[in-house]
Amino acid sequence: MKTMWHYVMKQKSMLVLNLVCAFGFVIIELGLPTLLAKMLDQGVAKNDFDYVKQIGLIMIATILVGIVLYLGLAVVGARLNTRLVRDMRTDMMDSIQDLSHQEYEKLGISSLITRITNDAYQVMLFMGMILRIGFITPIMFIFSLFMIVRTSPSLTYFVLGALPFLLGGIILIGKKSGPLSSKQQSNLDNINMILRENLTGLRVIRAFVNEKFEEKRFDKVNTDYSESSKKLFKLMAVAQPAFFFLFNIVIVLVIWFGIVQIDNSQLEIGNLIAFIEYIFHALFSFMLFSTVFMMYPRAAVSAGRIQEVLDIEPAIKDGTMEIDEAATNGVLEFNNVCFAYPGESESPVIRDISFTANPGETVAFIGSTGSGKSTLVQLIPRFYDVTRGEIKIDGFDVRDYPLKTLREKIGYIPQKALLFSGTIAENLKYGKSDATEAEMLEALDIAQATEFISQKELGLEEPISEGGSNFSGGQKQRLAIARALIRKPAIYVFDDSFSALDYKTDATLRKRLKKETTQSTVLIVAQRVSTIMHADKIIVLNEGNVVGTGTHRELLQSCSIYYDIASSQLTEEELA
Ligand SMILES: Nc1ncnc2c1ncn2[C@@H]1O[C@H](COP(=O)(O)OP(=O)(O)OP(=O)(O)O)[C@@H](O)[C@H]1O
Repeated sequence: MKTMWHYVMKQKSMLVLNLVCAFGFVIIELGLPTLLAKMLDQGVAKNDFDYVKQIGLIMIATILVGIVLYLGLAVVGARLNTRLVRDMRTDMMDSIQDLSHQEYEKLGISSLITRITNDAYQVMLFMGMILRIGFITPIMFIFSLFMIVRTSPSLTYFVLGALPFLLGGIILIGKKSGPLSSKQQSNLDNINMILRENLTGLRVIRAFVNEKFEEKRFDKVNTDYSESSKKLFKLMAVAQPAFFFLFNIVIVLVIWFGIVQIDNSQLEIGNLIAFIEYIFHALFSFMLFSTVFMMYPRAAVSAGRIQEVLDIEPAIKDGTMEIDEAATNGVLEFNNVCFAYPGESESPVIRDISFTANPGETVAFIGSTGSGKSTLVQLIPRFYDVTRGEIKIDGFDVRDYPLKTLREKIGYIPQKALLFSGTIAENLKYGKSDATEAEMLEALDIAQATEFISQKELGLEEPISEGGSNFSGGQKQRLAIARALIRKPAIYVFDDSFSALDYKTDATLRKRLKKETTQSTVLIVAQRVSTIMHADKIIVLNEGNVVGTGTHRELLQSCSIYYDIASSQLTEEELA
């Protein structure tokens, strides 16, 4: 409720307008039966047709005002509701942008997607109800009850007698629907997860002819979701017939005893008709309001899931030190760095690593798969923070840098080249928003991408599909390299970024890079010895430990692990 209230209070003027429309509508709705009773008892019964006409005109005017106010209520409510859900989604998106990888992994990407889409939608449905009927119904109920008591105190007991049953039912449904809603939303997370995996991994599924297996996996989560939904809908479905059953009993009793009172001249027929109308309004508003209550647990679960995202304190916090960017040039130091992934603290992935990389130098990392190479370079832009030790850039701990300043210094090219839907130019501008066409063409030239882009009909304006699926792996890697080159950072981090290139392109690209990066610090993670053999310093990793440091030549002599890797890839002459 705190979440919803926070967003509603941001739109105070709309809220007041909503309340005015609701209040006006109630007065009109309840005014009509009162006018009708007057028309029947004082006009029709006494054959005073002027009075009937007069009341009739007032009734028409009342209806017209009622329609305008009801329309106003619908328009204001819809505007207010869409605005508050828009704000909620924007805040969640802002919050998600600040999350560290640790939190992404904890919540799960699919769950985050469900929260920002379906959970926000559930809250929107609930708020829509509150704004449309949540305001009208309590006012309507209180006014109707007042009119009921005023019209016939003795018949009021039948209405009051029905209320405890209604109240009990609402509480029962509210209690049961909370856990069911929670289950339903987490089942929806699972559906999204399987769906996401299936859609992104379609080629693997087809290659392994695993469509049936995946269908079964999806069928299971889909059935779980429909089971939890079925239980919830059943619960809601029972509520309405039960209410109408109760409502009809009350009406029958009121008509029965009302006729007796008319017979005894204790009640007039117009008043009985108005009384029935008031009962309808009173009980119907009560029932509508109870629907709001019944929907509340579900919306509360969704709002709680949204609040959970908004409340997360990112583990990676912005540094506050003011750093003169002009005075920095990219000296990178690792001092006794240790790192363990959160939750797996017993087994560090990086163990006590120290090295220095200076501008103009290329430092390469090689080692078996899982030896910690990618983890190590991800510590530099602070995707994770070191568990022990420190990483310094130009003498300052990376944790002291404002994240923006730190990350702007680094051109990071991830292991899996990721492009965004848009055009080639838009993707390059991701590296530098004000990049000129000449800068883009130069970056593409260095990244050896000119040739394949010149073959594209639209050149820089060639569209890139979702995830870059209309480009080959090697083309994507070259575009990702160009995207980093364009910002001319102080430190380049190539995380196995040449793996999809053929040997010739790999060699030409590195030659061009060498010329381009004379003032920058270059870190290269690679599996291929040929990619890194000309590096100024090669660091060999094994199970998170440095087992060798030196040039290619030095390591062939001094590091057996490096020799084994090199001898499995190079010819005898190359090794000699
Ligand atoms: N997000 C993560 N959470 C927990 N453990 C992880 C995570 N990412 C990697 N690891 C573990 O950390 C270790 C090092 O992984 P890393 O990706 O750094 O290795 P790598 O040397 O780059 O491997 P490769 O050459 O295959 O890319 C592995 O044992 C891996 O299982």
